[in-house]
Amino acid sequence: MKVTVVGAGAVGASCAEYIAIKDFASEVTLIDIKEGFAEGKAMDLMQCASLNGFDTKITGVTNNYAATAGSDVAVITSGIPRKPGMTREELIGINAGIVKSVSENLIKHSPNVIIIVVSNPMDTMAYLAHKATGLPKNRIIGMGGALDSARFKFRLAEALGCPASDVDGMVIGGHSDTGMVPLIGKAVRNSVKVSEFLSEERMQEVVEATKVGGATLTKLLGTSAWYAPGAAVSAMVQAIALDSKKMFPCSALLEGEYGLNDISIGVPCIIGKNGIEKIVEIELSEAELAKIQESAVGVKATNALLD
Ligand SMILES: NC(=O)c1ccc[n+]([C@@H]2O[C@H](COP(=O)([O-])OP(=O)(O)OC[C@H]3O[C@@H](n4cnc5c(N)ncnc54)[C@H](O)[C@@H]3O)[C@@H](O)[C@H]2O)c1
Ligand SMILES: O=C(O)C[C@H](O)C(=O)O
Repeated sequence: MKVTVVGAGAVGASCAEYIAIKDFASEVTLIDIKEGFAEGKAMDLMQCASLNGFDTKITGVTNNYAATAGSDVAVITSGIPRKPGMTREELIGINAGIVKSVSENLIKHSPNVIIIVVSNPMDTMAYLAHKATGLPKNRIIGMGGALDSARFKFRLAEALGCPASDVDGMVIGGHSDTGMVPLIGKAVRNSVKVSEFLSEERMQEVVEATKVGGATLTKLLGTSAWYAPGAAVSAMVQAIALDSKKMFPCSALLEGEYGLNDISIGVPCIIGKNGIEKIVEIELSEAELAKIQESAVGVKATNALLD
């Protein structure tokens, strides 16, 4: 499998590193507009091959899409990250133009590619990639929910005083500080609902900490996070490569699911060799359904800025 990662910055390089370490792809091409940057990152990563024991070939190019030809999967991380105090939505002015031109360039050289959109504001950028490319809806996947769910599990494990491997939980809705919907009522520790262990107040703290997970890290780091975002993308690329039919919450183009239309927003999806193989409609409580619909209003307001 050939994977292109557009943007060799913090998240792009982290994606390439995790994909290589897991050793399921034959080739990763990093591409960036900054002269020599992707070449440098690729060389540095390739010098890890003998140390970390992978055979994936990582190459880097400066803005030459011919080198991305024949990609099975392309990950779009190009664009600016937010600074402390900003929202993801504030990035739209610069990132929309970048994501549009990158998506168009990718499909010129890789007509069968599956695109994973990471650049923020991610749900709107995934929607824009659909509009710019006209690709079938299974082939454009927004990454946000996999990361948000990992952060939810981290916060749950912290509250429960247990390892993250003991807990399961999912975050749906928009990938934004206010729009995320951590499904706390469905979260479990070894199949026992977390409400059996945590007070209502503690569960609400977990929900709130999850929703501002990206903002918390941005404040600490001075820019947004990259390790968990890279790991989340690599897990999704792996599910495509291995056709594993794993379920991730992903930003998918909806046509009536959850009562929503003409929007890309986080919902549970089965990921396999065709990208989004199925959008799963889980039963939501009235409160959960109201939250995802409210979240959709926010995403649509950001989408409207594209016009
Ligand atoms: N969806 C998520 O869960 C998630 C998680 C983390 C970061 N992000 C987003 O990912 C994006 C990248 O974040 P980062 O921390 O890697 O930023 P970064 O600044 O470290 O890297 C971005 C890279 O994109 C490159 N770039 C800019 N325009 C380009 C173009 N037209 N073609 C190719 N490359 C181009 C830049 O030169 C830079 O190297 C941001 O928008 C950030 O908000 C999303
Ligand atoms: O928080 C951000 O701006 C980056 C990303 O969306 C994240 O959740 O880490």
